[in-house]
Amino acid sequence: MRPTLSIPPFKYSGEIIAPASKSVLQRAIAIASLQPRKTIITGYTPSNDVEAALEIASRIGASWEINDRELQIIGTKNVDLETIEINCGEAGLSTRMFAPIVATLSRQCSISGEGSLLYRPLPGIIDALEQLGTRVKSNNEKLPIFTEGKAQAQNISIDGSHSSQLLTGLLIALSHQPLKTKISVSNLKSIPYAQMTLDLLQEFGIHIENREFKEFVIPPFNPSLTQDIHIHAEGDWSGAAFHVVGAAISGKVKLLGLDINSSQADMQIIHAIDKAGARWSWNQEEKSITVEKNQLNAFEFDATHCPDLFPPLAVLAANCKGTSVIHGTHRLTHKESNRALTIQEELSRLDIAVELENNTMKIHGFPVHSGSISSRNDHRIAMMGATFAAVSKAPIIIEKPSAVQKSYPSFFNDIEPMFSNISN
Ligand SMILES: O=C(O)C1=C[C@@H](OP(=O)(O)O)[C@@H](O)[C@H](O)C1
Ligand SMILES: C=C(OP(=O)(O)O)C(=O)O
Repeated sequence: MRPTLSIPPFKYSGEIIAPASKSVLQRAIAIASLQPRKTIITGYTPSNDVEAALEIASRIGASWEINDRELQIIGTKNVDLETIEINCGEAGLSTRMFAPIVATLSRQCSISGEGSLLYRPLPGIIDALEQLGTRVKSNNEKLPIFTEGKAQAQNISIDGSHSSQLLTGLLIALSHQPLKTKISVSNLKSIPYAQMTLDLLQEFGIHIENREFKEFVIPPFNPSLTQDIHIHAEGDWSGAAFHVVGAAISGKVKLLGLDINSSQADMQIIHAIDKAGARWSWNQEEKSITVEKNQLNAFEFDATHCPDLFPPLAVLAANCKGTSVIHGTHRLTHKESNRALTIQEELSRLDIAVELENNTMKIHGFPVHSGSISSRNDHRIAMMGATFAAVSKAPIIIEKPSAVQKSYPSFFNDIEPMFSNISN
């Protein structure tokens, strides 16, 4: 992809099929790799994070093949490795999820990553791995991480205030061990993501007792289950959130492939556009959601447990009458960029004022004419910039647009058919 991409003014119209959720796919790949049976995952679409998870699955010893939108994985049995090296690409989830998994499979582990992931602190991982009995070296709590000594299944306590992703990894790792264990978690954030992990483990026949997201009781693994598992990777509400907002501010769109009963945190985007006054409807027969433009007014929203919604919420807020207030900015410091600051600085290039105070972002609605946005190699910032072109008078230039490969490689292709509809 070129270093910049010019998105002409356009208006949302027609239909888009949502890509698969990378959160669902990375989890399903991790669990399937640890199961001595075949898992068939439908709805597959590629992205860099998911491909990093597949590469790690191969390192663990799982085999897999992709036919069109179907991914089949044959997992491993009794893995006992001397050493393993994994590269998590730029995926925060794969790093925090696979770290405890590989530590239970191998006496020595080397965990590395690329790009923005090298700058993201991973608080809690080292302490958790040490609690499980490994010796850990890291680059000041960042990648690369090296472990020595196989992690042993035992009860563990973690701090959940920075991220839910380590909990996801521990739930998956410990539920594939022969002993009953317990995880205690304090101050868990991104709670729906932990629920998604529990739901997926349940689909594999693993029931974890959840005591109000503070304590999780994990049964010993039952390796005698051999029946094939069928999983559907539902459409991604996180990527679709940009289209939901794009339609709410400019026109109308029908989105297919999403589940209105999803456990995905970012389905909350519907409540946000609803609060702002947009029109939307769900068609149960077709399983589609249609979102339509309306007069939009400032809204207040708490995104503490759905932090990835900040970039699309920023577009929504900038197009509402009045000042919108979004809570939960503390959750954004260690994403692919320092996202609250990135949103503030990049929106100032479009003359949109964003105030950051304590844990809150305030955005003043203001018409957008034209301008440039740098993704800073953060996929959600690239998509945020492009969505502004749905209301701009002249093109929006996206610097470093290839960031979208991380979660939604077809994002620009999906909006391109609308470019002949000039918005204003
Ligand atoms: O488990 C997941 O799939 C994710 C959890 C969230 O991270 P945190 O738990 O670190 O907030 C989210 O921001 C990330 O994009 C995906
Ligand atoms: C923060 C994100 O993902 P991860 O932490 O898995 O890299 C994201 O997709 O916005």
